[in-house]
Amino acid sequence: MASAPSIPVTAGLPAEWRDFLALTKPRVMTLVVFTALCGLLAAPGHVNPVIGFTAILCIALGAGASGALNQWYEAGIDAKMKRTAGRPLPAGRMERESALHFGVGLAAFSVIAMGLFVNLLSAAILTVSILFYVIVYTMWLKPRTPQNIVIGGAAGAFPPLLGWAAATGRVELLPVLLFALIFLWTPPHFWALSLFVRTDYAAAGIPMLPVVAGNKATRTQVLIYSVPLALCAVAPWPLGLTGAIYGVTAALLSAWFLLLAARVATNREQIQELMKPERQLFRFSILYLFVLFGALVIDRMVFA
Ligand code: HEM
Ligand SMILES: CC(C)=CCC/C(C)=C/CC/C(C)=C/COP(=O)(O)OP(=O)(O)O
Repeated sequence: MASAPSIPVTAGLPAEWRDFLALTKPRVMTLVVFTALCGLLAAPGHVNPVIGFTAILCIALGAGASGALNQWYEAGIDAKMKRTAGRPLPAGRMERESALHFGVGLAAFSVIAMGLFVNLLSAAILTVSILFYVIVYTMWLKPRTPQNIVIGGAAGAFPPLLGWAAATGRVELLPVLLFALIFLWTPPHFWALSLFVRTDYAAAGIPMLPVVAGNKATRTQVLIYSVPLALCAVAPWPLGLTGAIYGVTAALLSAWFLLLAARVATNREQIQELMKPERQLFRFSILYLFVLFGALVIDRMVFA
């Protein structure tokens, strides 16, 4: 395993609560929490609202903890990228030790609370998600291979499985398909972004696909992953796991996703500022998951 990158000099100022909040990557967390909540609400049976709330809180805290540990480890890399240089550690607003203690404390608290107040299965899955993001993705794969997000991205696919396991104590076919869906969604989501922020990753020495394989190969990969993504998104409908509300929404959204991915694949623009299809696909990828998971919950409530 690689040693932690060099530590930026801190100004020694006391960190504010806002800096601790920034460590948790709150904007990314909104979609993590939403997909977890949808997994919980789509599960069969009735969930005690107090247990449901505790489960979602633990997932949010666990995801926040892994974001903090990611930033603790990557302080040196974040300092080299425009997009991340303003984060609390590279900007010198927080000591690295504080981020480590905050991340470890929050991770332990979230897993223990999940085990005590929800169930052991969801506590085990939460532990795997945190370790996957921090150790497998951040420490192991990200600095080594351009396939980092394909395997490492599985960390972000656990939330619906977590929500379902919290509600039922079981893992079944539908949440496994939802896991696969986010797993296949992550490469187009991230590679679209990495195309228009490529110089940042090159500067930080991270082997992201556009840096290693070039724009053309990355654009092709975006389209390649979008095809099984679309199939996986629609699959719950013909399998009889959802009704037409979800099925038709998934088909329409996925068709639009494929169209945007095809525009990315055929784009020849090399200037990052002018990469419109890539920006469109990245923005749409986020809307796609929000609407798809929203439709799933409505569908399961209507057809329950
Ligand atoms: C390894 C997998 C992933 C990578 C490498 C990745 C990377 C990124 C990056 C670099 C950004 C740019 C914004 C920022 O600096 O925070 C971003 C934005 C975002 N990501 Fe991902 N992402 C991944 C997986 C996910 C997953 C699984 C989710 C949720 C289910 C997600 C949700 C979001 C959201 C909501 C934003 C927009 C945040 C904003 O408004 O700035 N991402 N992602
Ligand atoms: C416990 C649990 C449910 C965990 C979920 C983990 C999670 C939030 C996964 C999403 C993956 C993510 C934000 C990657 C960011 O990539 P990066 O870290 O390479 O981005 P950066 O360059 O912005 O640091």
